[in-house]
Amino acid sequence: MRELLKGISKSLGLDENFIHEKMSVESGSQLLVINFYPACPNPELVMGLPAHTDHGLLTLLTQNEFGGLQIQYNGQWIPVNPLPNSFLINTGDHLEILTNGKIKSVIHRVLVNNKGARISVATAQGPPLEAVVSPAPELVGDDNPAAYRAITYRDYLTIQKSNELHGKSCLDRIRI
Ligand SMILES: O=C(O)CCC(=O)C(=O)O
Ligand SMILES: [Fe+2]
Repeated sequence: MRELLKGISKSLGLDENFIHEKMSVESGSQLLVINFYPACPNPELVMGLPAHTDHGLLTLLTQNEFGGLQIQYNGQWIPVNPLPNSFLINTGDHLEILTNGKIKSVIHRVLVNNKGARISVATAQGPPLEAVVSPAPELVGDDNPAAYRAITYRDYLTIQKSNELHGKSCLDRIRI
């Protein structure tokens, strides 16, 4: 995780420890989610998991062989085919907030299939619950004003839990 955040920090022209330190990742929170999607005789009638973005900085996801995960790119749904023994890394809402939209939180959804049960295991890595996340001053300027309100990670999770997913991101609730 630290190495990934180092690479992302450097790609933004910042010190390699920038995100790790700013977000106190060392004492941050980690959420483990196990998803089980039974095989479905009529997959075209059912959505396994509706379109959403993940909270937090990065999500590490591993999946079995049945596929179904799709990522939205330029308005199109792109299938993410499972690679054995690999992790997929998704960017999350708090990376978008911190980078003032330079790195977007990826919109994704999951389709079901009629061949077998899909299982995925995801860990969302975020800052401590009491951390106030706002666009980093280093990434805000006159031509790029802050695009999100400051909010604690805990309050963001509360809003997200109270929100129906339906393709809308919780990010829309704090956009300026
Ligand atoms: O099952 C998947 O591949 C995705 C799960 C997911 O998006 C999530 O748990 O947030
Ligand atoms: Fe997700």
